[in-house]
Amino acid sequence: MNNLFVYLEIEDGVVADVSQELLTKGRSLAGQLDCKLEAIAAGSVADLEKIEGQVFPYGVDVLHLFKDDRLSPYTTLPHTSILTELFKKEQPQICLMGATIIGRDLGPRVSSLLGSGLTADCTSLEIGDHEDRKAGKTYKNLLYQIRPAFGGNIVAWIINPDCRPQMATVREGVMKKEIFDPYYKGETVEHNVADYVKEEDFVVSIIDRHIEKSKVNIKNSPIIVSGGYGVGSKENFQLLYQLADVLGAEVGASRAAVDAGFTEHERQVGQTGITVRPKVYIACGISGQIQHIAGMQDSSIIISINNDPNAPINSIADYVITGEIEKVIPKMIKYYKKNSK
Ligand SMILES: Cc1cc2nc3c(=O)[nH]c(=O)nc-3n(C[C@H](O)[C@H](O)[C@H](O)COP(=O)(O)OP(=O)(O)OC[C@H]3O[C@@H](n4cnc5c(N)ncnc54)[C@H](O)[C@@H]3O)c2cc1C
Repeated sequence: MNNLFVYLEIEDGVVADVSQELLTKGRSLAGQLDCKLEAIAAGSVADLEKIEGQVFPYGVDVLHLFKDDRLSPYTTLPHTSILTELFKKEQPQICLMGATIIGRDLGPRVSSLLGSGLTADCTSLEIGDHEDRKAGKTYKNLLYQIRPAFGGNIVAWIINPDCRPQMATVREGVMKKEIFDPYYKGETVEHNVADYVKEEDFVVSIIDRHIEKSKVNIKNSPIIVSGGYGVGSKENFQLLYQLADVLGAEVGASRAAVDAGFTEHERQVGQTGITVRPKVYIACGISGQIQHIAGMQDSSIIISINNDPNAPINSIADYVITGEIEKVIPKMIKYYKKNSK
């Protein structure tokens, strides 16, 4: 009872990266709370066939299975009923899900039906106490739901002392995924879907799906050459593509560069873009506002190229090159071309 639950997103039998990341975080939080980590998998029989092998190594103690071919692909009503009915029985203290199209649809519905709170797009989750001086009460072991607020000007620590479950969504890539124990084996509980879902919940059926896969893969690239507003133009951005080409890197961007039309949105790094952790992140003409830093601060090595020696990004950079993009980047391309021969 009062355990920590993670809702799993499953596509073609594979647990989504964001769910694996949340299992990793959930395992560590459950350890701190001395409670069980439980996971919910709802989908077709085929989708859930190999689910246990993917989930238990993350240290899942209980896996709740809901098998029905009508549960894949995801539709709102049946998945909402499964979570709300299960939570009424199990009374979890915490529920985590991805801040994805599915999580953003499912989370608010479940929290509204259960009368609990939900914090969207958390960038960090911790366990801690809260002293309510007015009420003269101390709440123990709450979930600190941490996220930027007021346009990123502050980092808010949000708590939900009274209602359960404490619900939070987290975007893909924000947390690290890490196997807990490859041989870990929890318990599987297979539920009768009809006990949770009404026939009318299946009113929507998916007739056809068209999934467009992005050709840009900055999330998994070990080196990212990222351009900001300081790059100056779409034409200058070509310099970054050339540098990326010689380094075997991907090109990223700040939101200001995307808004200015220098490159496409799928390359945006940051709070409202992608979170990356490459081995090397080369920030070209990027000032380093909190919303950008939020998406790249865990890079192993950060190199900043900026004409302002006091640009905020320089304070988190391992190496700083002070100069104009138009002069520095061509020199780097020339150097790496010469040395890669
Ligand atoms: C809710 C919200 C969400 C946001 N989400 C994101 C997000 O996900 N990602 C993101 O990036 N931003 C995000 N932003 C925007 C963010 O606040 C900044 O506006 C943005 O990151 C600034 O981008 P920039 O550093 O490229 O531009 P600027 O801040 O304009 O910085 C340009 C830099 O280039 C340097 N420069 C200028 N010319 C040259 C040159 N010739 N050579 C070298 N250097 C030069 C300047 O010194 C400066 O440091 C968000 C904002 C809000 C309110």
